[in-house]
Amino acid sequence: MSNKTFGPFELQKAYNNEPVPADFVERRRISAAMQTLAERLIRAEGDIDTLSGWADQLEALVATVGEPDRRDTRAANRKLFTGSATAEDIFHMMDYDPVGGPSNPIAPQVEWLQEDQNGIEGALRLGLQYQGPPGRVHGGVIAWLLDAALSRALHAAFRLGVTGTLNIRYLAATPIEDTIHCRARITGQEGRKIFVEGGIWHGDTQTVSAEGIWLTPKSLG
Ligand SMILES: CCCCCCCC(=O)SCCNC(=O)CCNC(=O)[C@H](O)C(C)(C)COP(=O)(O)OP(=O)(O)OC[C@H]1O[C@@H](n2cnc3c(N)ncnc32)[C@H](O)[C@@H]1OP(=O)(O)O
Repeated sequence: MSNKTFGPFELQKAYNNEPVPADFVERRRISAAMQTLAERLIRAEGDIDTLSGWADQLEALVATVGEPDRRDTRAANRKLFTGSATAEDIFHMMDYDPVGGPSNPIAPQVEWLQEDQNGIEGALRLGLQYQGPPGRVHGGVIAWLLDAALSRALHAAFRLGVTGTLNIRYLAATPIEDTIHCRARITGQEGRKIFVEGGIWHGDTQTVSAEGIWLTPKSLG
């Protein structure tokens, strides 16, 4: 691990370019295994002995893990704003993102295809555990994804803000178990209010549109 330190505008660059710390290689393995399990076990057919055997094994692992200490990332966040965050701090902030974070077992995994001042684009595939109506992604999961995607457009353009308002229009079915794309871009700014729009596409069909207002906190605005 290098001794380099980073500030808020170097966060993405450090995250993309610094070597993945050894512990995060393992954290990502744990997360990937949990995600695969969630996807394979949901609605899995099995006789009572098979189901009971799986439950026993998983409960044994829960008991083995116990309640480990967990790092408080607020300190890392403060270091970032003084330019003294290490690469390890940045992995602790980024790798657990609830959308796309490779060390977060509930995070849908996203391949980010574009992340710059003009906007972001990500490709992903949501499994059966994210289903609402048969064959379709749950509407709340879509809101979750779009909140993250529109936020990412802010970060890619070096702005900071929290979601104030997010309006979503569901235009057509968004399929599970197929590749979909999310896109977002900043459309304007008035003082601390940043206007963002985006959506979800399946092939050439836009299935969801979203627009919202992000607020830069008073302390940063
Ligand atoms: C840092 C990286 C984090 C990653 C972010 C990921 C995205 C997220 O999930 S964020 C989590 C969800 N969002 C939240 O928790 C936000 C909760 N809400 C709040 O903290 C506050 O209500 C907050 C910050 C949005 C606004 O509070 P505050 O800064 O005091 O606003 P205030 O001074 O009253 O108003 C400023 C302007 O914004 C407008 N405004 C205030 N709240 C909202 C809102 N919710 N939506 C739209 N506009 C708003 C006001 O009308 C005012 O406009 P104008 O200047 O034209 O009169």
